Amino acid sequence: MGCLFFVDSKKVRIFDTTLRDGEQAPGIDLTIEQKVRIAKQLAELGVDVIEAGFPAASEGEFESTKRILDEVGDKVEVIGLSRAVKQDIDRTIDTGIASIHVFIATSDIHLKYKLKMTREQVLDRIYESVRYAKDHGLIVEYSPEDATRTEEEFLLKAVKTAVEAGADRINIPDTVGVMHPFKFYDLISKVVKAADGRIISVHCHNDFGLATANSIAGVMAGARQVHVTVNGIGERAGNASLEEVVMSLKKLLGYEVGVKTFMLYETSRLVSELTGVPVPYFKAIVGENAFGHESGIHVHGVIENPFTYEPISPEEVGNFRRIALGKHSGIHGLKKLLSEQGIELSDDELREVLKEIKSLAESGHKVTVDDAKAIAIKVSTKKINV
Ligand SMILES: CC(=O)SCCNC(=O)CCNC(=O)[C@H](O)C(C)(C)COP(=O)(O)OP(=O)(O)OC[C@H]1O[C@@H](n2cnc3c(N)ncnc32)[C@H](O)[C@@H]1OP(=O)(O)O
Ligand SMILES: CC(C)C(=O)C(=O)O
Repeated sequence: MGCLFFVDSKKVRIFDTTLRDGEQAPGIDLTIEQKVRIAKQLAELGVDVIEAGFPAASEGEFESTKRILDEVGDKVEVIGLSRAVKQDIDRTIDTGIASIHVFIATSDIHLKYKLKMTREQVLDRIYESVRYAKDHGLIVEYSPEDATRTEEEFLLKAVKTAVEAGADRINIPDTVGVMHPFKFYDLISKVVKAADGRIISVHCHNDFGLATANSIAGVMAGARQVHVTVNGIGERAGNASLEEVVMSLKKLLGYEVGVKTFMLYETSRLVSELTGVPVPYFKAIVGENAFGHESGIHVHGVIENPFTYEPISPEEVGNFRRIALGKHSGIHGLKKLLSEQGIELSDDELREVLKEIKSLAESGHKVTVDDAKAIAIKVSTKKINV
């Protein structure tokens, strides 16, 4: 039984798969230059691993993997995905990469309808593929695809087979996102015990909106690497979101991550721009509304102390606070916004302006600071020069 030293450490490796699983999302086809640009940003951000792509999939994937290796391979571990087939592994080796992510499914549904293999054949293939990659000097991460729908005893047998073959890391994918945190915690706890001291990684999909929660549960159970994508992009409902996993681990659970969190917002926007996929308005951490406030009670609290209604400061993630005017506004917020425009009104005048703002908003108009200024000039008994 190898020592579980890494489980005691609080350092969690961030394995970014934006350029592989993220890019697999229908409609996302990045050019080589776009992939290189994102890889440079990820390296600067401070992720531990960049999954550059699937080199055997196409000439473009082969070339982009090589380019990314050339551009950032000295700063970050660059890895390529490969099926458990020799020609895929050889093609990945031909890129010059030092790390390979070998996967083959272990669930009965994938064996029966996709692979047309028996469990024994899959175990043999796991051993052969991992051993072949290790014999070529690679760092090997093995994934039992659809692990969370695999009969548990067989899954642990697959994990042990990969470890016996020399796998450096074992990644447990919740491939179709069927886990909840409590069940995933129990499963990862068993995998950690079975993996003889190898680093355990988790790869969670968001089909029930639980990818981030499941990822955190996996870390609490002993995993020390998490697969993530920027903005949570990926197959179907996407993957665990880098920004959510990083900030949850760091701020809620006190784990160490190497990511420069103040770059999260700019990284989110870069990936959104290059993939053409917008960031949801309400997206945690990097959404436009993640630090937005309109309600009078909230704005008043934020003016006095932002932590009354913000769990973290927007600057910590490179995002921005946005104070809006509307039907929910209060006098403290209005006073501050007008004061920032050089307009000081009496309390009675402020009340009058606020009343007109609420009425304007309730007519369906999106109220702006300019609207507030115009109303204030009309209401004020003093001459206002702005
Ligand atoms: C959970 C995941 O995200 S897995 C990663 C998915 N990513 C991708 O598929 C993106 C890139 N894929 C591709 O470009 C193509 O699928 C390729 C190049 C890998 C294979 O293309 P094709 O030869 O046309 O096969 P196709 O994609 O139609 O079918 C997949 C084949 O791989 C086999 N296969 C699938 N996964 C594995 C695996 N992990 N190990 C070994 N064989 C596998 C299937 O059984 C099927 O084999 P068959 O053609 O002998 O029936
Ligand atoms: C290749 C594996 C890790 C994967 O993407 C999945 O199972 O979701």
